[in-house]
Amino acid sequence: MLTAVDAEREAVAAGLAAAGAPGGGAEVVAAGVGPAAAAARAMHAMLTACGAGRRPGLVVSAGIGGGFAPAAPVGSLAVARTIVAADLGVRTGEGFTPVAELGFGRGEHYPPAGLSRAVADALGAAYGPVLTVGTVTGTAERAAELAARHPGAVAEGMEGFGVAEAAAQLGIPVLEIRAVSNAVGPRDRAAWRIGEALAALTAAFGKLPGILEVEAAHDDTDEPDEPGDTEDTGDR
Ligand SMILES: O=C(O)c1cccc(C(=O)CC[C@H]2O[C@@H](n3cnc4c(=O)[nH]cnc43)[C@H](O)[C@@H]2O)c1
Repeated sequence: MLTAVDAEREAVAAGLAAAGAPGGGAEVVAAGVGPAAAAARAMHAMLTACGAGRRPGLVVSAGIGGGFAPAAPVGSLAVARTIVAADLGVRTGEGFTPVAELGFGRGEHYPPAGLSRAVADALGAAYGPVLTVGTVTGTAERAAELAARHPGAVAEGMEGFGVAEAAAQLGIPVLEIRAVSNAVGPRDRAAWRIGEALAALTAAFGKLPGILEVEAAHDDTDEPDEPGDTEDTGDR
């Protein structure tokens, strides 16, 4: 499990402990803010675990995030159907072109569809694209642009794509879970609800081990994954 900061790491660890899984196989690491730190630290953690003979079966990027209205209000949870690098590309007077359309690499990762949907359902979370940005959205215009470019987007964070990129290099599936601390839109620090979001994160990770156990038991009957699951490293 990869978070950005210690407060998130502690919230996730508290949930796992409440579930009777105090890191029981699940390492929880605070990797730093932003996709580059997240990718570097995620790769380090995964390689270290592999070297110790504990190859992770799943990597989870988790933390607080901005929620798109009305899908993901403050205090709610969002689970990624896709993990999208929303500002990786080129911007001209004509608008934004994503990196994949430019022919350079990929701008999207696909968590296992059956698993991510089941986790969202079990957590009562909004389910849709979760955007990774290098710059937090702070205007209504930018929020509207992102929502238009990514229909159904439920949340925005700064690390998911970095974690997913590292996991894809090793062929390890990835999930992203965000607890909403603020709305994606005009900057309003007074409206932040970080404590509420951290509590939601703890509650989510209190349920996650049980959900993963049930899903593992049903693995054989899982629906086929959508094209482009993280294990499939082809460009989309
Ligand atoms: O100063 C601000 O107005 C501001 C607004 C939202 C977030 C920040 C951060 O610097 C937090 C970065 C940290 O938290 C995650 N996060 C939380 N909310 C959002 C968001 O709306 N958009 C993107 N990231 C968010 C993020 O994953 C980082 O780990 C400052």
